[in-house]
Amino acid sequence: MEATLVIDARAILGEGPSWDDQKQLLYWVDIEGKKVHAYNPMTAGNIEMKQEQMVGTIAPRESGGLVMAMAGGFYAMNLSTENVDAITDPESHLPDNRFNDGKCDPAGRFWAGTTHLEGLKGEGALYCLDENLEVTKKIDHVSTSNGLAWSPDTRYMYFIDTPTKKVVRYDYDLTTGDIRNPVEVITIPDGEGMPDGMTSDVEGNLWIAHWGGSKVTRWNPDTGERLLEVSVPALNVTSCVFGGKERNELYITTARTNMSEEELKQFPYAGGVFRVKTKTKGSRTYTFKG
Ligand SMILES: O=C(O)[C@H](O)[C@@H](O)[C@H](O)[C@H](O)CO
Ligand SMILES: [Zn+2]
Repeated sequence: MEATLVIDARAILGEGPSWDDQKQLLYWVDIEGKKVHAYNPMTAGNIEMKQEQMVGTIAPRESGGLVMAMAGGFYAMNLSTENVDAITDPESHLPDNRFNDGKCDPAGRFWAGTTHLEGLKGEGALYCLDENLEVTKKIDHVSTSNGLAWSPDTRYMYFIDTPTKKVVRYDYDLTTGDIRNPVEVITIPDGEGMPDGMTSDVEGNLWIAHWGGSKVTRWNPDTGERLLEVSVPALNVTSCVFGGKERNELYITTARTNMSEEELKQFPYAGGVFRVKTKTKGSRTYTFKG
């Protein structure tokens, strides 16, 4: 399978895609370009909303607008005015960290994790913002907090800390948001880049973006077996989400940062958003209840 270009955005660090089922819109961010994007596949129009700081990820909010994880903590955006209001910052004492990837869980909590700006290992953490706008630290000593997904039966949460090259499964409690019993279920082999963002499908399989690996791969987390590969014409593939009316279109974000002249020649559309039709339906993007 091969993904094709849908937005020639040349983002520095495209990331954090989510699908708004009601509006049939794709939201995504450019972390280093400090932008939130909204793409309408019906019109092929892509709107950019410039921010004052790096924005790691965003998610649609049930009450309207977006919840955001930026360099300086959690924020909310009103989409009609584009006003951004601070919610809280669990790492106000750690100025060398920024928020990276995140996502809402099936109960409508917003999970997002941090990474050190210079890449120091183990300096970040994974946090959860609940519907009362209270934050809990869920996993400590994280290096590059990245992909998150939940199994369709909500029994498990999956998490990627990129440098480990592993997907770790946690028993997940839908009612309380507690996670326990980490088990390593997937390892990305050497020479295929690093696991970055991920999403899940209705069969419970995981779709993982390969930073430095030019692809997205689909895995069965129960057996650790690889099922499929989607090649992407960009070196650094950062994340993916299912969208479209049937939710059988995988939208894939990529980055342009960290590439040589040679690599840019090979992948001229790096930093674009790509798409591929899939045989399986994807899980939906959960919205924030807070
Ligand atoms: O896309 C992201 O989530 C990060 O912000 C990136 O910087 C990469 O994941 C990281 O560099 C890979 O090693
Ligand atoms: Zn990422």
